[in-house]
Amino acid sequence: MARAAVKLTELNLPGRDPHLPTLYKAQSHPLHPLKIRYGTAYLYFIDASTEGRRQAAENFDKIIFDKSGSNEKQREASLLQLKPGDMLFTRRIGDDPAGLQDHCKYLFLGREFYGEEKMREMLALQQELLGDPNQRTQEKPHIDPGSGRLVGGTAFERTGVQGAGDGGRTYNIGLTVQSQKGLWAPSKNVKYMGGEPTDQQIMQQRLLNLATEVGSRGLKYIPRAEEMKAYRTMTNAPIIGHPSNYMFDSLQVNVSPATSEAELDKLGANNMLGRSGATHIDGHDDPTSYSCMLSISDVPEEYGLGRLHIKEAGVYVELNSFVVLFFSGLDQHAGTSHYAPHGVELVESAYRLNIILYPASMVARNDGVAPLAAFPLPTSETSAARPYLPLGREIRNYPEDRSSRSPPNHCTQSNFATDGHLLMTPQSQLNYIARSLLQLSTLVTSQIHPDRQDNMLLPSKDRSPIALTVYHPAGRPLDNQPILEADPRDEILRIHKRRIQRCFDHLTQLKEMPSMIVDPDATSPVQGPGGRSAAKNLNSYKKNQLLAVESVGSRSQTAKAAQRSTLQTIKGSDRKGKRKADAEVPARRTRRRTGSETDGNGDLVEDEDDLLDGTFEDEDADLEMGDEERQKDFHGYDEPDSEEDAAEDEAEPRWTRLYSEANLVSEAEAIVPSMPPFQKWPKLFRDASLDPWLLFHKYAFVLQRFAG
Ligand SMILES: O=C(O)CCC(=O)C(=O)O
Ligand SMILES: [Fe+2]
Repeated sequence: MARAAVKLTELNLPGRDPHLPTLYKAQSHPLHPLKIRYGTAYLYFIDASTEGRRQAAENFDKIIFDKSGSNEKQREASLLQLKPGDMLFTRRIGDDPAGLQDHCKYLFLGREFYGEEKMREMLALQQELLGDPNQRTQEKPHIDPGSGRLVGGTAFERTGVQGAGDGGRTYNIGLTVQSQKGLWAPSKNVKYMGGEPTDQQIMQQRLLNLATEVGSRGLKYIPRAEEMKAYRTMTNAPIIGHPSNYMFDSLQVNVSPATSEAELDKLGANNMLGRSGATHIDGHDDPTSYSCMLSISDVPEEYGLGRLHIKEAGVYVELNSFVVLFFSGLDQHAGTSHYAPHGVELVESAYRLNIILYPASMVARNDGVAPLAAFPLPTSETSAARPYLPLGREIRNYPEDRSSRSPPNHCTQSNFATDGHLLMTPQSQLNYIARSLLQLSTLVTSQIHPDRQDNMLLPSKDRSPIALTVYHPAGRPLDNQPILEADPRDEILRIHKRRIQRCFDHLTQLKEMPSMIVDPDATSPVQGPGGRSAAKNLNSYKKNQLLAVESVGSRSQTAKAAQRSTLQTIKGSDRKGKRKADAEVPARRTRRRTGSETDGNGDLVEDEDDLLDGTFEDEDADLEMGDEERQKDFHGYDEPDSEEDAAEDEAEPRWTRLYSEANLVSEAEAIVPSMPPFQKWPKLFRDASLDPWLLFHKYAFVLQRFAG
């Protein structure tokens, strides 16, 4: 029997901006879990057609987004206040009226959902981070000239934790994205310097563990959230914090003092939350996941509560302690400060404390570059752009050579091997590193001549080894593994493809459909190591694939000159020749950052057409000395030399065959013709002990058995 339609009653919201969607109350919505039935389910309709999206974008721009003023004022404007237990759904026009296809946009869980014990832990954490009320001041900590120690601000800030580059009081202690390098890595606050854990590290670890546990627990109320588990296992996305976490990669602590009602809200100011306090989207967020905001402020009861507003739906939440809100950072949102109402004293100890857990798209997809471990430095300038895996004596571990040449001694970049223990459980760190080593081994062995690989029965004949990690049941003997007929990743990719489509439909302000890491339905899915290359792109290269490897060293003048000269050797040595060479490769260049834009509301900082430059802390700005110089070089290298060149850059990228294959390491060579995938693997691991060639695989596989 077909399910009955969910009964919808239009909300009476007089004076509400007509460009906001009409909201309905949904009675007994099937996706609003029983446990939180005392909250309310709300719903609005979206039109997911192309014309509908266009219309939604037009409407969106007309919404007057005024988050200023008291909570009373928000109610007068008929914005909807979400309360604990509330869930807001969107429904595509034409979807099943029984509600099973509805999409959860927001979920607000209050203290009721976490029980006394978790509440106590959260409040203890709040006190630990904010510290003794008598030592708090409204300003950031400063160095006391007498003692030379940090005083004021909050306890967490006094540990010396480093803030975002914009001067605001936001602190990232998870993974961060460095977009110019296409790199994601443990944040600069996650750096092991040897010795005993510091106060900062102890506090961070506790915070990370508890916040990701609380956030992950809430996800079970969100329909289909669990799809991300299998997907992220398949992509080998690392897990930070609590072992139950399968969505959150980055954790930001937002610290801001209360203001007085007489003052305009200052949350977006540089000494407050900077970018995070202004109207924004979090452009690095994964569109198929949720952000989670945990609010654990400490302000006197008579204060007005700060809020988080979400523009598109015309909703907000008041940030009493304790708030757990799930939403997408790709919907425009903005916070406001707690405030002392007229006639109430503003005390220095009154603080807003928000912890935001973000799902990073690059991490969920395991895309871009992750620093796995410290590695040997190039020995000369000219080797800076080396397109190979350098095995110097540093990695051979000669007994006499465990000295300052050791890679960890010179690597300032936080990475998973050296610093991962500050972020991950032993199990998560082992999982991530063991699987990444398997992938690395696949990359190396897949470059061996295909005929020879046949003799060697290498698993690199197939795609990435991640399937093993998905499929291999823990504790089962290696020689008793199931023979797989199909690549188990295909099904996971198909589910994810549907998920992307659905999430895109419900994120009406997203400009482009998010892409897949690999399309499971693409014809002839020939794949290279890591499973990235589609057959159609064989032998064709984007120009930027020819450019320097994005390492610090590769941005030196020497590397630049070396690469220019290579290009010129290939295509003749004059300028014309160079331009001709350029014309035969796609000429898309890195778009320059446009910086913040301001709209009529005064504080809009939008980044939505530049998804790589969103709110995740961008660490490039404060890398070690000298990097800025190199950075300039790097950009200079890829910048137009003349107006003529600039005009070329506007053109659509063209895919073309590049030079002769002999000039380049052809991607085709790295791609092994497909063969029936998994049949030989169990035998392979049985044989491994007999064959020194396969020793590494065996070793890595044994690591796998300990991994989950
Ligand atoms: O603290 C807040 O008001 C929310 C901040 C936010 O959205 C962010 O940090 O990305
Ligand atoms: Fe945000």
